[in-house]
Amino acid sequence: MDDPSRRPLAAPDFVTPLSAAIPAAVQLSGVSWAPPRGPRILSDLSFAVPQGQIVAICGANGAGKTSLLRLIYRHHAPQQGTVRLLGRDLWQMVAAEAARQMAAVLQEQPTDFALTARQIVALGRLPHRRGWAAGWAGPDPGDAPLIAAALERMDVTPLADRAFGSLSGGERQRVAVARALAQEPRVIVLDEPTNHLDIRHQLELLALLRGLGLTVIATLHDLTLAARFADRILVLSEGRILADGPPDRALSESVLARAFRVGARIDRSGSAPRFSFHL
Ligand SMILES: Nc1ncnc2c1ncn2[C@@H]1O[C@H](COP(=O)(O)OP(=O)(O)OP(=O)(O)O)[C@@H](O)[C@H]1O
Repeated sequence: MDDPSRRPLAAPDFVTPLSAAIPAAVQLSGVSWAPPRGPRILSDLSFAVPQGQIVAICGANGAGKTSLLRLIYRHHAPQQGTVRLLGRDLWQMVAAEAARQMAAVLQEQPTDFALTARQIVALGRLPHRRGWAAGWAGPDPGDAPLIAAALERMDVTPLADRAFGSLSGGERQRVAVARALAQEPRVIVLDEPTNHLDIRHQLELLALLRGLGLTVIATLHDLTLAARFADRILVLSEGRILADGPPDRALSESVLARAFRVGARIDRSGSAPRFSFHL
């Protein structure tokens, strides 16, 4: 039954109408998900992300942000509904095909700590290689310029020959983004990409992501960064969409109060909103 308290506070009516000729980068229709034998975590999510849009997913701990990303990058299959990538059902695509279109930068980073940063970035080329599932024979020499460019773009060229496991958390994060860039995706999803980064690298990463011309979907805890960086913000609460809209609408005091169960004040007198919270 329709529960008015569950309706999104900000309707996504600002979204550019999707043309039938240009499929959404990512489209969820009636998607629900629960872990095996567990309670439902995500309920009846429907939204479409037009190509080139920058979307931040915000919400309290446990709201379902990472679970939603896992559905988008084909880690979890929905129990109900469909997830489409560039117009095609994600689960009708083979994994390599999906990986040629979409890269993910996750909180759990590559565990092969013995590989060098350059080798980690080279893994981004794997979906583009023939017979990738059969095993990886090593980087293709033809990919070297692309890998070098990705390292350079993330400011990690001096670290290229260091073991990944010897890098700091922020350096590893930048290498993980370089790997995603080397993948040459059309859609990039990132789980808390600014974790571990200092302020300069946070701002640089978000500016870089904006400048790629790709569709970007990222979870972000920092609401100020989300408001500055995203075209659109989805606020999740208990596995449902509480608000969906441009930052100044989706991040309203009433939405934040409901999503985070705190009192919220927003000062919009400056160039960027300033958020303050109280219990
Ligand atoms: N595989 C799983 N098995 C059981 N419970 C799970 C599983 N995956 C997620 N959950 C639960 O689903 C809920 C949402 O988790 P999720 O990681 O998506 O939240 P989140 O919004 O990303 O939280 P955070 O801000 O803390 O990272 C949590 O209560 C989590 O414990």
